[in-house]
Amino acid sequence: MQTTVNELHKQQYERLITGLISNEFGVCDDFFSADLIAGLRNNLMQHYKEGTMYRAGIGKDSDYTKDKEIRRDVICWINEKTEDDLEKMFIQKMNEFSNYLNKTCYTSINAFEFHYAYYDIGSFYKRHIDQFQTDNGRLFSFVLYLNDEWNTDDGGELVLYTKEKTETILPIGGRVAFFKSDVTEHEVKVALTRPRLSIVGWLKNV
Ligand SMILES: O=C(O)CCC(=O)C(=O)O
Ligand SMILES: [Fe+2]
Repeated sequence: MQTTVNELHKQQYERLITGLISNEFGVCDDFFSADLIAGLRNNLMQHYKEGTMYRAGIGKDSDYTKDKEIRRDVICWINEKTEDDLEKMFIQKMNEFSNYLNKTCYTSINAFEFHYAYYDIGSFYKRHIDQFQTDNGRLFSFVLYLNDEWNTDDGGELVLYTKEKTETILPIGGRVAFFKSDVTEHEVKVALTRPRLSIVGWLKNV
């Protein structure tokens, strides 16, 4: 059932969509309340401390040694049917945003996947696109930053290489970056002073 979208959410979705259409990427600050961001950050740190985060590969049949030169983050997938109240709120809004996109932009999103990502000091993700060569299911990339008071000295910028320009985005807590998974090349610069925390995911057609 499609319920009505509240005005603030609508403005946030429109900001992301307008950015994507005019600049190849959208950015929206304060996408979630500071409390929810702090709670999700806490969840991520809990996973990290419990040792449930692991190194992700870069393709379907990945080579660990090679991958380490390309990305150094560790991840933990979020279960779509999570019992965690904070993750439920996150998933609910992602559902709403996906429906909004399908309705207003005639996209064909019918699935999504999200993981927590922890970039320790010295970690990075070299320039890449998110869609796999063998699987074109990933339509849109969505990154939500969970960092507390991040600034330029901390490094860890997301760099987007669009056709027009190179754009640098600081991973400030509550900020969302949104772009197409099949075309927009991007990279994560080295986290310099402290771990860089986020939720990364893809809106998909499967
Ligand atoms: O964390 C970011 O800013 C981007 C992460 C990314 O590019 C990825 O996980 O594919
Ligand atoms: Fe990426």
